[in-house]
Amino acid sequence: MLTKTAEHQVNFVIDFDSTFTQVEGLDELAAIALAGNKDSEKIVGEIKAITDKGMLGEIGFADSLKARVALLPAHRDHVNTLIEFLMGKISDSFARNREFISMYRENIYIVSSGFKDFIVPVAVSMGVKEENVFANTFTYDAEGNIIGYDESNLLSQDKGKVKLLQALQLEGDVYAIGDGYTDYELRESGLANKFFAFIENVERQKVVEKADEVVASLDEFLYINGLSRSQSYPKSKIKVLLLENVHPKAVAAFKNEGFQVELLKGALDEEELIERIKGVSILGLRSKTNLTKRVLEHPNASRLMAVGAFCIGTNQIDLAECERRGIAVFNAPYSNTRSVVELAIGEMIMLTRDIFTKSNKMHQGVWDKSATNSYEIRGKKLGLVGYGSIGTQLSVIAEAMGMEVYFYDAVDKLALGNAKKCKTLEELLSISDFISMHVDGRKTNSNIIGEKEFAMMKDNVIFINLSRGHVVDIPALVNALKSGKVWGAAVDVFPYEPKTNDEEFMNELRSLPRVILTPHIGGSTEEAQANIGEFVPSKLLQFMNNGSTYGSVNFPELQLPALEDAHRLLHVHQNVPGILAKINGIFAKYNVNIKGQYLKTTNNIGYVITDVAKEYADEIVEELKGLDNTIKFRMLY
Ligand SMILES: NC(=O)c1ccc[n+]([C@@H]2O[C@H](COP(=O)([O-])OP(=O)(O)OC[C@H]3O[C@@H](n4cnc5c(N)ncnc54)[C@H](O)[C@@H]3O)[C@@H](O)[C@H]2O)c1
Ligand SMILES: O=C(O)CC[C@@H](O)C(=O)O
Repeated sequence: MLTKTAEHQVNFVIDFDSTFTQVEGLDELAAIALAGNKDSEKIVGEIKAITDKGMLGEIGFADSLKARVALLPAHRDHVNTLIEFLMGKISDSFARNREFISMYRENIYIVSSGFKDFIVPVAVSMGVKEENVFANTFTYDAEGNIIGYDESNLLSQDKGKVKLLQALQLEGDVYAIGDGYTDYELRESGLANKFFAFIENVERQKVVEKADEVVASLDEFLYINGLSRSQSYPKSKIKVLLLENVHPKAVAAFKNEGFQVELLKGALDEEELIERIKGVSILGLRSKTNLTKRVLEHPNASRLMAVGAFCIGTNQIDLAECERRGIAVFNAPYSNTRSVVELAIGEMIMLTRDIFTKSNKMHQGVWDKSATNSYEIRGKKLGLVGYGSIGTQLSVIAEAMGMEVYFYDAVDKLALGNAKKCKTLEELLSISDFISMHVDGRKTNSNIIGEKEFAMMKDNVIFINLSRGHVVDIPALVNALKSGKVWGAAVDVFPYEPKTNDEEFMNELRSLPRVILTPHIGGSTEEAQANIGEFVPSKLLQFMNNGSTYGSVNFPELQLPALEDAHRLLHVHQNVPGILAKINGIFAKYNVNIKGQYLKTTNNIGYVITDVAKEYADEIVEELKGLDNTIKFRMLY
């Protein structure tokens, strides 16, 4: 989209303060001029309050301007400092759309009730024509102090923007873009055909209510109007829903990218998720929200493109259904491994020294100094069920602490250090003093430890489950604890876990002695959560911005190069023969210059990425979308 697409002439009347730039120029000038003045805060506050009242239409503009300039002890030098400051405060979406400004420069007007003295240099630096900047001008005394302004300028008067536009008599349509009430007045007066409330920097309810459209960025404005822009799809229209109180770093990462972000503290059940997923492109969750087929097939989920599991486990997500729908899922595989391992070690020691019993007694005033039932972990046999990331790390650390490590894994795995492989689960259960569960959460792992398995264990075994709740039959564990088969247990995960911290934890294990219960916090350390909060968004942003799927748990994995001077077309399809040929047939038919092409498939889907030269027929997009077996198509530039 590099050419002008508006068939008739459109004039863009753009506000300056808090629209073209992120700040209010006059407020900033006051802050600069009053720096070091003991009354600075008070006077700047007064000026800002008057600005806001004017923006909301609560006082006439002429009065507001007079009052503000009277409070302003500024000099020409301060104006120069302000210009430098404003150069760094150009609104992000304006800064990245210089191309639009240069393409439409004849029809772009900055109309502002601020001052040309600082607006002209900033606007001109971005390609705006100087003669298309309309604003007030300061008057100075011989020493360069600001002593007032040109009161004959229409823009210093009430309804100044309306008067100015009447005088300009622009030919063609007029679209007004701004954050203030005076911008809306152009529409109210009939001089502008449309008013776009610009909320990238500030959102004023009274102004938003009056708008024909509310735009969170210039990209959104350009997208709505089918105009050339820097982003294929405005980031401000991309909604991110983050659940289960993921780390603030994740929220910041998506916000910095310009996405709309909603963060919820708790998990959502199926119905709630169906409700909240409407319009959402990126969903972030942890272990307690189930992303089921029912949610995914609901029309509300039609915009979903990517899911981030802000944890290791992904059993709560229907990965196959996501794949079928072209939704890429990412997780954070090793981010909390160490945290779980440390907890397991700590719990083994606490249980084998019976520390909780002793500590509880001490709190009741009982001094029970004795070595009875208190043992070292050194020399004891640790049996690991599941020898993956956590199992292996625990193996190494436990061995370093003098334990004899045994493991059983469904897959044949090589031992680390001196750990010994067991051929069967039965063998492992029958020789271990400590049994620690570290299998993944696949459905078939339900109740893999039940009455039968507890019966195989040594008497007085210590049992730990930090993996997934459904892996252990809880009534069987309760019986084993009551019968003395299991001497102590530590359980972090449960078949049903409360959705939020406000819900009561209900479980038969409550109140049993020598049972450490923790609220699924094996991976909840500040370090792990911060790592996850950075890692998962980085994967999701790579996918959204570049198409890369490296590290995805359900998608063909591709690490793509940065996009250079090309448009990237991303096509996800069912993995049936001949699709690549058909895609390339379309490129050949329209004589498209291909700059790079990448393909990867899984058994079920194919992912073809084609970088093409920027000039191509619009028809290819529709044809690619319309190809049989297409699941998803999108473009990046
Ligand atoms: N409590 C927490 O906060 C917390 C934190 C992180 C991970 N976890 C959970 O811990 C578990 C282990 O995590 P990981 O990163 O080591 O996973 P992983 O996938 O690296 O390892 C799991 C291992 O279990 C094996 N396995 C699967 N089913 C088995 C079975 N029936 N019998 C024997 N072996 C079996 C697999 O082959 C694999 O080697 C997962 O369930 C994960 O969700 C919990
Ligand atoms: O933080 C969570 O909700 C889950 C932690 C853990 O079970 C994981 O799978 O990483």
